Amino acid sequence: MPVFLSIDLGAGSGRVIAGVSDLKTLQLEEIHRFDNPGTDLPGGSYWNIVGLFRDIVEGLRRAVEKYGKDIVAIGIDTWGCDFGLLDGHGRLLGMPHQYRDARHEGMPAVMHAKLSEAEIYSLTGITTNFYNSSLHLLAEEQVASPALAAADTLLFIPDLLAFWLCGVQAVERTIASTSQLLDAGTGDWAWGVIETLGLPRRIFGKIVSPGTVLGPIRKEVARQIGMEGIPVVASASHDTASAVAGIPMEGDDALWLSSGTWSIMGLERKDPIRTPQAFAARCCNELGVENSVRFLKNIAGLWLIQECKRQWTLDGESISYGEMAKLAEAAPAFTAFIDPDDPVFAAPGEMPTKIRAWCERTGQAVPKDKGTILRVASESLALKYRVVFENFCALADKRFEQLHAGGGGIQNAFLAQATADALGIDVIAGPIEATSCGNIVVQMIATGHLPDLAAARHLIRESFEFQNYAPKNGDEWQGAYERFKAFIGR
Ligand SMILES: C[C@H](O)[C@H](O)[C@@H](O)C(=O)CO
Repeated sequence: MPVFLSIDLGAGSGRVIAGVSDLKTLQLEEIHRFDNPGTDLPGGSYWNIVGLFRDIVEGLRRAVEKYGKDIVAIGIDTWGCDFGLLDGHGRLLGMPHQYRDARHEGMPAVMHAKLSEAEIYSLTGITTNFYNSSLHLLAEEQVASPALAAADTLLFIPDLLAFWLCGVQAVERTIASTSQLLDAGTGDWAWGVIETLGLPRRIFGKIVSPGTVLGPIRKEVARQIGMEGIPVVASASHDTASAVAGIPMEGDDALWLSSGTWSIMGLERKDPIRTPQAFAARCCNELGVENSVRFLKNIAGLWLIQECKRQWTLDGESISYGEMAKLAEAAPAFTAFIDPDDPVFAAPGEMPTKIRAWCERTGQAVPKDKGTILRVASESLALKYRVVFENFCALADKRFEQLHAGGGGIQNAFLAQATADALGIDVIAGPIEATSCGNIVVQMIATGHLPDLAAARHLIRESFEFQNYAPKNGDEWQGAYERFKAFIGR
């Protein structure tokens, strides 16, 4: 049976997953899982990009060992925004920084002195966020970075890894759309923005659509994995674009949630929305498969919970996600609220202390034990989803009746139920591996195994389990929502 290899990298861990399909159903098998720890060094926070590449090659080697000639193609997706700079010989000019690197600090003011945020939004469809590539490139420009001065080409992380696999340099559109330097209407670079910010025009290369076959793996890679000629496809290279492709929703303007380190809620649309109302709601227009627009809002997501776990582990009190969910469920409801998107929570470290301090500063009951901290974080996340949901209803001028949620975060049943309760609508959860599903079906379309995304979503619907969460305790959640709104932005 045909096998498609999905390389799915998150800002924490990565996997090589095999998708085996008889074209009626799709089965996934995890071939290799590895850590992707960022490292703080003097001068910045970096990704170990060479280590990641070695793990990818190891995953491909294992896949070849198991599936050999059945392997049809390889596709890569990663988190958004981060990039490498290359010289004219294709040599990487320094390790890629992490988007949480502090170099973005102070850059919004520098950027908006050249071009207001509203103008940038009208051109790109993206609000200014600490993680956008625009701010990180501007930071390099401000310090006259030798790497930027010497750079011939910018490649986003999945583009760079694909280049190392197959030797072809190309910038895939969905990942480029996270930069705040792409025009969400044309799908090409927003040249006016690039020039006004003083970024070097030459580094912004050819953009290709998701599903472009780049070329076969390099001979050197073929030698290491034991098979030659496997084509590398520029899949939906941004993990959120892959996740959205892999959530089998139906109809125009369907409401989706990609639940992982980030919780990203959005609508799948034909056109961008760049109105003052959309800007005021801080919604972004990223690009998706089949020329779709992902009209979305990033919400802090499971990052809060992951960081609590990391901190407790560092403190010698390690705890599993299952235990954390049980503690949250057993803790008292609605004792306090936080704004999950307060910038104080974006930087790594000391998350439980930061949550307690936030509650104290805003005059609320300070959560003392792990369960209450987790309950405050989870309920606040669900209530923040409600705020975003209300904005989407107003912008789309309709009441959505269900939310399609996919991604690893849906395994947190407590949060999934809280989401249904807070929004007052059904949550249809699945698949957990939405991102790899999306990555794989884009490869299947690119190689002629599926006709289009509608057929791909049908295949996904037939292949995976879906869990329905119906809303409960409406009055309690409505009261909590009213109180929560009073704390947002404090
Ligand atoms: C900054 C984040 O990486 C990005 O906006 C988000 O979409 C993502 O990639 C989640 O993995």
